[in-house]
Amino acid sequence: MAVYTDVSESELGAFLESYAIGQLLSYKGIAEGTENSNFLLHTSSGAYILTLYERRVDKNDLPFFLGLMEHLAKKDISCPLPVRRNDGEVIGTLAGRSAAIITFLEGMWMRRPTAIHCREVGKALAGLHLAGADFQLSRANALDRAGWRKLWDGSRARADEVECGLLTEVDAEFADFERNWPKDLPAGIIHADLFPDNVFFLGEKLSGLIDFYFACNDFYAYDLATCLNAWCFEKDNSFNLTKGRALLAGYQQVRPLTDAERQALPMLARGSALRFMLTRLYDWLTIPDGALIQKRDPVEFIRRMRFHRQIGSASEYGLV
Ligand SMILES: Nc1ncnc2c1ncn2[C@@H]1O[C@H](COP(=O)(O)OP(=O)(O)O)[C@@H](O)[C@H]1O
Ligand SMILES: N[C@@H](CCOP(=O)(O)O)C(=O)O
Repeated sequence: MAVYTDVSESELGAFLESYAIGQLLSYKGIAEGTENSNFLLHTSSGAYILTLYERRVDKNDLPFFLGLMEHLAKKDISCPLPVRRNDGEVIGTLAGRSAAIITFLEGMWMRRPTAIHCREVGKALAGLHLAGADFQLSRANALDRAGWRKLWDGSRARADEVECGLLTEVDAEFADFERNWPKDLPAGIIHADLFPDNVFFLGEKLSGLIDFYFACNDFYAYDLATCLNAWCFEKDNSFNLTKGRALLAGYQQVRPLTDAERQALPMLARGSALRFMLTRLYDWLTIPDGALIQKRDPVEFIRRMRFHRQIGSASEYGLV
């Protein structure tokens, strides 16, 4: 469920007077999503998404997120285009929240992605990396190792409630990352959350990328490692080599990996698995049952961390 803030018809009508998108015909809250309140709007000029930014989005980051979407859309990356208000701004205020309107993308996300979808995602991710290279703004990754540490400090004492031995295991991961986390890999704008629910398809054709609210500057290969975690594991947490091979081949078709990136991939995949495990663990332990926020299972990402730890080289992911 992701409508944390209600919007009345009169408030919305007044808000829309600042835009040239025609008359409001209908609007409804969108149940999917985690972080923000989203509404589907139909106006006399078409369909749009209205987003009210909630708890985890820092208002100061909005020019980066919305500017990035605008930059990528202009470079033919299929992503939402923020709609400018009559005063030229893209960010307004509605129901006490920062709010923006973006264009609606056709398509649906794949509940059961195949290797064909994985290849398309690999290509799109590499395209995004190339297209973002000349974006003028930058944003540090708030969920870098220092950010992971803060989440861990908030969950560590209760970690063994979720999985016996997790406290010792994750402490050891942090110590290893302290010594061995890669330096100086090719870096730039990354999506940082390109999970299946953020990629739309029309059949087997990728129709759009959404949800740029974790985007930041970091290693490109870290973004690819996140896609391996998000797209190439099955429900039973086993790695699907065919999907891994397809994702990596799709990526390299557009942006070949350097030797250093290839070598770093298992470590980056472990780090990425830890990052998603930690946000999930934190929410699991701190959000009361029955709250509006959807809690996701941290155990899936404990399994991925363990899988990556026993990987000897990136060829085991299907990298050629
Ligand atoms: N531009 C868009 N076009 C079509 N649907 C969208 C668009 N943006 C968001 N949505 C819908 O809203 C849902 C939540 O959006 P998302 O950005 O993932 O929210 P959150 O940041 O809260 O997780 C998506 O799953 C999708 O159904
Ligand atoms: N992809 C993350 C959660 C973020 O959710 P989203 O709805 O903003 O994509 C996870 O799986 O933990």
